Amino acid sequence: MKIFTGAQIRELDKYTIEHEPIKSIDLMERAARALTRAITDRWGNCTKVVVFAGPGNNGGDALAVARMLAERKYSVSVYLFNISGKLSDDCTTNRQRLTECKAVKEFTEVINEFDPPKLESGMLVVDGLFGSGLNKPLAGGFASLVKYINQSSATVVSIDVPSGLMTEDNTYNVRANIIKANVTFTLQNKKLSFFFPENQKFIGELNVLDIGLSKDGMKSLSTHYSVLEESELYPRILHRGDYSHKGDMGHALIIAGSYGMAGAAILATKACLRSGVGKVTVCTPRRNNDIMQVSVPEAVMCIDKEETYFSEAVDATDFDAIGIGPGLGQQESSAIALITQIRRTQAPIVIDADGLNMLSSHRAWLQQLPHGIIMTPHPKEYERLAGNHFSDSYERLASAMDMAERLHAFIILKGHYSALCMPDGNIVFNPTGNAGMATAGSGDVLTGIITGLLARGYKQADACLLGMYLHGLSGDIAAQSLGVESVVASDLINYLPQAFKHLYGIVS
Ligand SMILES: NC(=O)C1=CN([C@@H]2O[C@H](COP(=O)(O)OP(=O)(O)OC[C@H]3O[C@@H](n4cnc5c(N)ncnc54)[C@H](OP(=O)(O)O)[C@@H]3O)[C@@H](O)[C@H]2O)[C@@H](O)CC1
Ligand SMILES: Nc1ncnc2c1ncn2[C@@H]1O[C@H](COP(=O)(O)OP(=O)(O)O)[C@@H](O)[C@H]1O
Ligand SMILES: [K+]
Repeated sequence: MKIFTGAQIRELDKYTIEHEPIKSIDLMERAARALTRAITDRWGNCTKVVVFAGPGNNGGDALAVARMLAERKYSVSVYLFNISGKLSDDCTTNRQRLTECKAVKEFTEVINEFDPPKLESGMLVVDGLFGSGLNKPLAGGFASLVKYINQSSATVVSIDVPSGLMTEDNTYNVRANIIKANVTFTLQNKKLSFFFPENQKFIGELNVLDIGLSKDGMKSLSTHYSVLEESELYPRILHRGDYSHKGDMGHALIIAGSYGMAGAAILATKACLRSGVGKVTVCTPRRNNDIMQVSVPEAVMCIDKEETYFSEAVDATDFDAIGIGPGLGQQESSAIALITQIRRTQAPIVIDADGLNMLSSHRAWLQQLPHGIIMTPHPKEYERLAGNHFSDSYERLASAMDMAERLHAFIILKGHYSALCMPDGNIVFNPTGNAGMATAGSGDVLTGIITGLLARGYKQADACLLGMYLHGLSGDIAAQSLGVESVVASDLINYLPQAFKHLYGIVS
């Protein structure tokens, strides 16, 4: 599913109006009907409703919703903010329609002075001040109104976007001046800023309403941002032939686990083995040998000469993919071994955790990474890698997108919506996964899965997309069965077969 920018939403709006064809005001009426239905489905007509409408089309939507609610016997008070004396055409038409509607009892057009109504618990505030056309942070009277609404105990429903929130970049926004909605009914598509954790407190519960914007228009608009859809994975899936031999299914190398962190190596190796690969070799310090042999009997051991840490690059000629980093520690000799390993390896590589931390301490090495390298940082690891602190997720994502392009790398910025930044500048958000996965070792499992898929024969982009999706899906199945509080990283491996079965079952 594509994610459109504010400018593209306007383009799409225009395209729909020209090609459906439909009049702009009728498109607004359609949006308002969808919004009204969503509201009336949840709140009965004994709920007192206060509607705040802005001067643009978001305000136009709000006025139309107010009229429709009043016609359905809701008690509605409407405030239209026309401070600059300039309303959009469709907002003007809806003001006219509202004033002609006998069911509307209270309508105030605010031109300068504004005496705010009492907002109480049990009331419903419809926030239609600003939507996708907001072009600067809210200030002055609008900022005061937002604060007034936010401190009230009324329930707040935002139309399209919580007023004050930009659809993309909120780096320089004033967060105190953004509506904190209980529910946001967004029109047609999720906006980019909805994918960032720090914005969730503004959005509340998110619902997407289909308002019938042109499907052709959406198809023809190219975007950098999208949300992965399961169906996009189907054509990418490789099938295991009946006559497959383990030699055809790939040989993966996992380099992980300093002494005391053998668990990271175990998780990554087990996850790798469960991802369809023919054989897995694991390189780990001498003292981890016994625990590895007992925990993962299927793996072949390649023991480092050091007792407690990774010190020597492995001859990588026979491997189809390498995953390096989980629990590796950050000894200086491990860092030298890491870069030596990377220089010596022809096969695709996944770098995670301490592998990334060691690169962060030797940032000049980033330039030496081979094209197509996969890195899987969580936000803190990414900040170390970039050598920069970012004030919000948008800034961080923009930096990761830039780094992916510069280094020709695949960077998975992990989080609730992990974002795959591709070398071609595209960004794909993963929709699977849940808060149950916020538990130590979850990332090690992802490294194992992606390494396994690469060795199994998937190209980098496919391995990343499929890997993120399966990892999250396994987490979702685990959470369904165990509850989010009790999921641990091993569960992500235990439920991985069900995630594979789900996806491969649909395709075969
Ligand atoms: N395709 C769709 O999805 C459809 C979308 N529809 C709806 O349209 C909405 C988008 O409408 P929109 O483009 O008119 O923009 P909107 O958010 O109302 O704001 C623009 C107004 O705000 C003003 N303004 C901006 N920033 C400001 C600030 N900080 N402080 C003060 N003023 C500020 C700006 O003034 P300007 O600065 O340009 O002079 C202008 O007057 C969208 O969210 C959805 O609800 C549906 O009706 C149908 C289909
Ligand atoms: N709240 C969440 N919702 C969805 N996925 C999550 C959530 N928290 C963590 N995850 C996933 O779990 C993994 C955690 O990785 P990471 O932070 O590297 O953990 P660790 O270092 O403990 O292995 C990532 O793939 C991330 O996307
Ligand atoms: K709004």
